[in-house]
Amino acid sequence: MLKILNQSNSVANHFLYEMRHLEIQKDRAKFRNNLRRLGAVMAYEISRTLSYKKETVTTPLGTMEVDLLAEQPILVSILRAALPFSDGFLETFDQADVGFVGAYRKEEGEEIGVNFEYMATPSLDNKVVIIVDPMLATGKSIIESINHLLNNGKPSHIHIAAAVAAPEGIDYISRMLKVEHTIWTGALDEKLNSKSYIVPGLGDAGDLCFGPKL
Ligand SMILES: O=P(O)(O)OC[C@H]1O[C@H](OP(=O)(O)OP(=O)(O)O)[C@H](O)[C@@H]1O
Ligand SMILES: O=c1cc[nH]c(=O)[nH]1
Ligand SMILES: [Mg+2]
Repeated sequence: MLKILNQSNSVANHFLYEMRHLEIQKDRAKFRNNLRRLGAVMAYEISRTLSYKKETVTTPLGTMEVDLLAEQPILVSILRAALPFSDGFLETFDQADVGFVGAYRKEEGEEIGVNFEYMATPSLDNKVVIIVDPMLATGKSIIESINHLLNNGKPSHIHIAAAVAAPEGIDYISRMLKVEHTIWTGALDEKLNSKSYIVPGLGDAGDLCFGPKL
């Protein structure tokens, strides 16, 4: 299933506008903050699909039943660009366990490949897992990460959360990923360019958050 936030009116459009804007995006603090805010509202949207249980709360004036999350999801951040985005998710799911994956794209001739170097997560068995990565371009970073993550347990459901996605990446994930999943994205853009960057996209999210790397 694919859920696209900017298909309905929401303040998330403002965050994405500023993140895409050639001049505004140069303000690194603002870029990270918009990514964080987008993460918080996307997490809220995802929270509306989760399971809840009845709890009784006692106020100074009485008692009532409320619906609380049956279980916190597990967040998994793909370094680097996911760090501010997953901070936003943590604001919403503030008791969640967080796992980390180190994966980065590298050119392999004409193609893009992914270097996978690091993984630290709790058991994912029977858990709702939200994989947080702002850019879903070819989809290879997500698929490579999930292939490793499945060694740490089989989730009951995987949510993939992106700020901006390309149709090519969505197609790749639906062809390659056989476990139950939902893809959430702030926006579904037009295409990839010859370097596998999303067009119009926003550029390199990791560099915009933290500066260029060697
Ligand atoms: O869908 P894909 O084609 O795999 O591209 C998406 C990946 O590219 C970016 O990471 P990058 O490799 O630039 O690393 P960084 O976060 O360290 O900048 C982004 O954060 C995703 O992880
Ligand atoms: O457009 C893209 C594609 C991959 N990674 C990014 O940061 N941006
Ligand atoms: Mg990058």
